[in-house]
Amino acid sequence: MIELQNLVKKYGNFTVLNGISVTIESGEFFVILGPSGAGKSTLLKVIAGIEKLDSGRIIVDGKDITNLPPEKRNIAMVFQNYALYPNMTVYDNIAFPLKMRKMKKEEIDERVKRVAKILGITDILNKNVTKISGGQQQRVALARAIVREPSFYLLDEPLSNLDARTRFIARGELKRIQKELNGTFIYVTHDQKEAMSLADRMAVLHMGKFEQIGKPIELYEYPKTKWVAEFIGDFPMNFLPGKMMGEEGVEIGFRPEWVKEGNDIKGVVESIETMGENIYLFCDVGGNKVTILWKEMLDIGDEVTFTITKFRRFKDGVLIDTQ
Ligand SMILES: Nc1ncnc2c1ncn2[C@@H]1O[C@H](COP(=O)(O)OP(=O)(O)OP(=O)(O)O)[C@@H](O)[C@H]1O
Repeated sequence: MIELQNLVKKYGNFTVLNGISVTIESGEFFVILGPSGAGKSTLLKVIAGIEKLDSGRIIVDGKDITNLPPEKRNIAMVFQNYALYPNMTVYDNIAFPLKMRKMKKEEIDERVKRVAKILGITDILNKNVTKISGGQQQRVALARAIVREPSFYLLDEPLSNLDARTRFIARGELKRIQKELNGTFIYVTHDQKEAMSLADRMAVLHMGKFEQIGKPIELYEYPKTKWVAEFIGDFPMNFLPGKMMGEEGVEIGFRPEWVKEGNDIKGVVESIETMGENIYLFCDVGGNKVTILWKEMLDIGDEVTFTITKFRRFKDGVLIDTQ
């Protein structure tokens, strides 16, 4: 269990982390999602001990590690730009951290082979790391982190160098590996899709704080703020003034798929996007822009009338409906 207690980190006058608190359970895949510059990497660095906190405490399994140097924290960190040792084989790259610890040769061999099997890289162990693909290199970097059997893992956008398709496969793999290791993963990304598909729970980092923490479905269905509602989802949540639906003083938020054919709301199609067999219409509704998932193809300029089947009410940018 990792407890982050009121973490504050400043660079000069600039407060990057402004009171971060959460308890992450052992074996949990915890994702931190936030836009570029939100402070995600900084948060991982203070957990790893590479950057010093201004205030707050980090407790791991009941032990205060706030002032421990990085090498005493037993944390594995996998960065976006992993650096493998270029003149070594895959095997030697993975074995390196164990050799540094003067571990016995047989034990090193046993561990390297076990980790290679989990990651599916057994057949490339004897290759030079410069002669393997980007995806394989990423796995070797992960293997090198895992082989030390740390108590938890910090991953900073480890899949960002992969192309979309490989990335999709790698996500599934990573989730499998995490379950197999029963590891505690703290994974950082700016990609909401990635967060939604990987996380057991996730936290949205905004303005130095966690704006919401919960299961992906909870954040999708009940975003605490308009900001979260717009950041999560393939399309931002739609908002219409409440008075359009007889609700004064609030805004009505709804997802593109929370609509059906009906006569309540009239829009004009301004553009269209298809994703697989899904058709999304971007409409103008009395000056408001909304996106709806529609069952048939229309033309730009067509009128569309629909009914909202599910909605959430927001006041001053904050959700007022409860689960
Ligand atoms: N060493 C530093 N000195 C001063 N400012 C810094 C330093 N490192 C980061 N920052 C600033 O702190 C903020 C957060 O940076 P950080 O790298 O943590 O963001 P991030 O959420 O990881 O972004 P990205 O997704 O783009 O990697 C940024 O505004 C950045 O410019």
